[in-house]
Amino acid sequence: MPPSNTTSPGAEDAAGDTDKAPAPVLRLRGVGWTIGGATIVDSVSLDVREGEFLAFIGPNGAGKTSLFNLISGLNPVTRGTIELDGRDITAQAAHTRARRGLGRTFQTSSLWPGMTVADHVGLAAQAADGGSYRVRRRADTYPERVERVLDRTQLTHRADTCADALSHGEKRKLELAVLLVGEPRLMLLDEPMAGVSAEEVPALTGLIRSLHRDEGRTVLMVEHHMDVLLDLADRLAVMHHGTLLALDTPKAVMADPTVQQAYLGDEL
Ligand SMILES: Nc1ncnc2c1ncn2[C@@H]1O[C@H](COP(=O)(O)OP(=O)(O)OP(=O)(O)O)[C@@H](O)[C@H]1O
Repeated sequence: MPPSNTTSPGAEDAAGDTDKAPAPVLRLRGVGWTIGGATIVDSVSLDVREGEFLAFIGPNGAGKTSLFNLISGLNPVTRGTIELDGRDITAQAAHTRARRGLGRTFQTSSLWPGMTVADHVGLAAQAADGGSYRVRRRADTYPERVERVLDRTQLTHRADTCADALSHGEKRKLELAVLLVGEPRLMLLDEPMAGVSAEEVPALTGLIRSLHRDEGRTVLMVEHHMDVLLDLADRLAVMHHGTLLALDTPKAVMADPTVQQAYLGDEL
């Protein structure tokens, strides 16, 4: 089923109605992923504007993370095309997409338990510069960048703490810090609030809001916390059985009878 919204700027542009509209930062056309005979992502088309905050919702198994894997290049699409800044990146490797400004975090923690906060950021800086993740060069190689990113993510006081001693909220901040070192313009955040205590959610939400609104970064975010999404998102994309069921403002999506019907008995 196609998305219920056909009036977004992206849709107009795709239809050729707005010649003067700037190219979307990200454009998906008929993107699909089939594995082992199962279609996990089915013909997803959408445009994301520069500076937009687009949130993905849908029940467990709807295909949200799988779509992020296709956009970031972790898995190759089996159908369709992906454009970044008007350039076809469908066949590009994940690290090439990252160099072009597309960065992501993962649903499950990707930290090294025995490594300090500062060393995580230092190694990420090294990797972002095209180096490898060689552990012998650490935070002291990039002191200013490490300091700046730790300050930005409110982790300065935890610089010498190992990742396994951090709270869940601090771990999520560190994952954002690792991402920010590469200065991504388009950030894909996969459930950044997962496992975070209720007390830590506001600070993390504030940080993500600031990265978007104050620094103008484009954000795509999968999240189950609806109150967080209603606060942050410009538009909501609803995934259902691998398809894009709806794409519109949060208010319109929540009032959409198609969405309500699809989710009768399901948690959004
Ligand atoms: N490599 C794979 N091989 C086979 N099936 C897969 C693979 N990866 C994901 N799937 C299946 O694809 C479906 C969609 O999974 P996905 O993780 O994308 O959903 P999701 O919407 O992100 O769910 P959640 O909200 O629980 O994270 C699930 O049924 C999952 O089991």
